[in-house]
Amino acid sequence: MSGATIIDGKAFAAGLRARIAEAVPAFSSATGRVPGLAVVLVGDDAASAVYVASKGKATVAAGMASFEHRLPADTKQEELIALVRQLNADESVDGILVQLPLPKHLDEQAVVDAISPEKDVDGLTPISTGRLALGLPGLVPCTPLGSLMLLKDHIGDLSGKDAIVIGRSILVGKPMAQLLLAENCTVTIAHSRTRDLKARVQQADIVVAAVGRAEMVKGDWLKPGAVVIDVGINRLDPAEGETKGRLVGDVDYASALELASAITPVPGGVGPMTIACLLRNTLVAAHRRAGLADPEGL
Ligand SMILES: Nc1nc(=O)c2c([nH]1)NC[C@@H]1CN(c3ccc(C(=O)N[C@@H](CCC(=O)O)C(=O)O)cc3)C=[N+]21
Repeated sequence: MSGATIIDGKAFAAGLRARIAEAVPAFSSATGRVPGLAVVLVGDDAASAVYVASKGKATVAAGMASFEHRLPADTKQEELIALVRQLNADESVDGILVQLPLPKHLDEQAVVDAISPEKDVDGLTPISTGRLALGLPGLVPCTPLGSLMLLKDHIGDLSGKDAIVIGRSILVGKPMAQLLLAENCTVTIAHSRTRDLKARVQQADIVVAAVGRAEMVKGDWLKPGAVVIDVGINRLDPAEGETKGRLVGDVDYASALELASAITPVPGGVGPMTIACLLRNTLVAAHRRAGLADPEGL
């Protein structure tokens, strides 16, 4: 018997996107233009192309301008940085996202560092990561921001909760830990060298799994009543008769339902929140660049 609540990220994200769309007209009447998001995709990875297309669709649906730049896989570092600089200088662009990972011959950090911090809607530049660590206002990476929104919506005050973040990536694990710390959680950051992960997960009221390994976190590791945020999006090898493999998270969902009090599903959990938060960050960046107060309630 499982009484776990399924946290509906898809529905929450739809609501957030509707609130963003409602806030766009006020920005437009104040500035005479719409917020703009530029997405840069290098190479022809099929999954990346799908994400970029859905980001573009969501951007336009929210009443914003979407600028897509697709570059060939053999694009040179200087060419990519030149494009980023051009987007930095473009007044109609408020947010710049360079889809990661980049092809191996490109220096990801150097490319990200070229993004103007005021347009850094992915929250990856040293200025953004530094401001988050310092507790100063800035732009926060979309996946952790969306995960935190779901946690606060479900739990309310997070103060004093024991949280474990499994994974220490720049895009998810580290900023997630910072956000939880800022909410007064006691935060453990676990990673591939962590000893006895199960015992540490068993202590946690909040578990954020962001390791990128299919169904790695088992349900019987959980403390009864734990709230689980599953950031993983792993496509299993296609089974007999299927063209696409099944999408699963980093948590063994079926067994987690037994002990968790709430859990985000994959798909339909954190993924849709990432895209909604990208629009949120673009709208916020647009307001700040225009010298306007941050939009309320986002
Ligand atoms: N600079 C950068 N920033 C990113 O934020 C970034 C990136 N690079 N590279 C790739 C990953 C991946 N990513 C996803 C966003 C939404 C879904 C999403 O909406 N997923 C749906 C289902 C997707 C499906 O069915 O394939 C869901 O979970 O319900 C997934 C993945 C953002 N990423």
